This record gives sequence, C-alpha cells and structure tokens, in this order.
Amino acid sequence: MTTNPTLDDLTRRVTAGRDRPAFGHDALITCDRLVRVFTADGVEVQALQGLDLLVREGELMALVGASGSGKSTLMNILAGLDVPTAGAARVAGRDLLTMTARDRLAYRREVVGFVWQQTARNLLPYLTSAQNVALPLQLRCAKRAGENAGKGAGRIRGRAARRARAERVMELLEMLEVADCRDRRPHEMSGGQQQRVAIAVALANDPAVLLADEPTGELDSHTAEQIFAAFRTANERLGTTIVIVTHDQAVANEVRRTVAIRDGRTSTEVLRRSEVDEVTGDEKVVAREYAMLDRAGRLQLPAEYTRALDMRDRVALELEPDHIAVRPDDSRTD
Ligand SMILES: Nc1ncnc2c1ncn2[C@@H]1O[C@H](COP(=O)(O)OP(=O)(O)OP(=O)(O)O)[C@@H](O)[C@H]1O
Repeated sequence: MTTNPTLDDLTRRVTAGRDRPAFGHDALITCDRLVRVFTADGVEVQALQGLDLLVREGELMALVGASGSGKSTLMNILAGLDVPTAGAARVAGRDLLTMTARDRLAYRREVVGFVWQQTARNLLPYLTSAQNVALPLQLRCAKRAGENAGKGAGRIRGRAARRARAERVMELLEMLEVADCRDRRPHEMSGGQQQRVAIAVALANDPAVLLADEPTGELDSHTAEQIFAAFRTANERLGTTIVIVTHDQAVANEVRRTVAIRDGRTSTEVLRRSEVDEVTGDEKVVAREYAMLDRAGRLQLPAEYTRALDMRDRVALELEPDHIAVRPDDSRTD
C-alpha cells in the first residue's frame, strides 16, 4: 500500500509533530475526545464517546443528530451544568473539567449564555421582560460591588450603573425587536416574543458563547424563522459565537456549518458557501457534506455507501496522489 519510510522520513515526521500547535489552539470551543458516561440503575450509558469538536470565534453553527445521540449532553457540558467523565473541553480559555464550583458559577454568569427549548425555562414568570433582561446585569453588578465593598462605591456611582443597565436592557430589546414587550410578563407574550426576550437575557452580560438547545422546538415554522433571524442578528451585530442544537432542517440549512452527532461522536459536517453562477450571475448557496476524520485518523463511512458496495469488516486502501481509494475486500471468498 505504501513504501517503507526511511529513517530521515521518520525523523521529519516526529519533528513536524512536535512543532504542530496543540489541537484546537485557535478555537473558542475545543472538545477533545470528550466522554460522558451516565450510570442509571447499574446500567452504563455512554452519551458521549470521544467527541471532537472545534468552533471558531464568531461562528454561527448548528448541531444536529437523532434523538439520544448526545446533543443535550454536550450542551449541558458546554453550559457548565454538567462535567465530562473524560477528555478535554475548553471554552474561551476556561477548562471545563478542572473549574472550581466558584469558577463554574462565574463561567455560567459571564462566559456563556443559554436559551432552552421550553420558553418557560428561560424567563422568570413574575418579572417583566425588562426586569428579566436586567437580572443578569444586576447579579454581575452585585458581585462586583461585593468584591469592591469597603472601597467607597458611592450612591452616585449606583445611579449611573442603574442608568447604564436600563440603557443596555433597551438596546437589547430593541435589537431583538421586542422593545414593545418591555413591561409585559412572559404569559402576556407569544412564544416567539418570549424566545426573543430569552435571547436578550442570554446576551445581557455579553457572553463569548451563546448556546441554544432546540430554541425553536415549540414554535411554528414562521416564528422559528424569526427566532433564527434574531440569532443571526446577535451573531452579526455583536460578534457572539452561537451554537444551536436543532431538529429543524430549515434552521440547519441557514447556517454555514452544520455538524451531525451520531452515537456520541461528531460524524459528518455540512459546509455551505455562496457562489456566483457563471452563466446567470446569480448568487447561490452550495452545500457540501464532509466526513469527520478524528485525531487517530478514524473515519466513519456512510452506511449507504458501504451497503451499496457490500463492504464489511475489512476494506482495501490505496493511496493515490490526490485521494485515498477505499475498495471492497477482494480477498474474501464468500
Ligand atoms: N442524566 C442521565 N442519566 C442517564 N442517562 C442519560 C442522562 N442524560 C442523558 N442520558 C442518556 O444519554 C444519551 C444521550 O442523551 P442526550 O439527551 O444527550 O441526547 P439528545 O441527542 O440530546 O436527544 P434528544 O434529541 O432526544 O434531546 C441517551 O441515551 C440518554 O438516555
């Protein structure tokens, strides 16, 4: 299949490996061979089985996958609500495995924002929209005031802080087109309006990452489109990195990158880019599906491909100048 490497080749490879930057060194989110095992009634469930994922700063991307594939498990880990069993996970420089309880709380308040599927889970029912958005800002302010206690934080500064908070709240509600809902409580708003206010709450502390788990799951398709547009606005105007878990193919089609999770691992990835049609001059979006190659060089071939060529157990590989050929095992006699 390949010629034997010389000693010089091997030395070069080792040196190149040593100089290569660490996996995910330039990513905002790095999941490296992430494992999460749950034990329920003595039975082990491997929800994540060595998942690799890199997300660059400023990306707006979707995660898709069948029910039970591990999407929510991954989101809970990235949100700092759950801890992986093994592997490595870093978000904006924070190591999610070794964070102390105190760091974890600060991480959830300041580094990540989240929007959940259940509209009721995102907002406090007895507060108005403006009060819901102001809450994370107040919590952060209270923490800072606590840290500065005894350093002479005055009443004037308190008033200025309140004014700045009120301005920030209105700015966010206006950006998400729900300024008219500022004095309404969640039950006085539609599901779509509630989710837009929820996005404003999640963005209040200017997080590095916004995580959304099925944010359009309870909404009709027209409202879902509007919610997705709100995420896009946040991504474009504020530069927030956004990861959305969705079953909604329309949402998945709207983003440049969709990563599919299968059996607790990333399996395929669809990248979309705009191209100008040479004949008509029209701009069109071209999508291309890629298989994920993990760090050990493992690749999952799509079941429909292997089935079509009756590939099982063993395949023959050939290295060509610009590709690798995968052929059915021709040594089989059955
Ligand atoms: N707390 C838990 N205890 C035991 N098993 C769990 C727990 N949470 C998740 N699992 C299991 O881990 C696997 C992955 O679940 P997860 O909720 O991450 O999947 P999902 O892709 O988000 O599914 P869905 O699209 O239905 O929400 C499933 O087999 C699930 O039953």
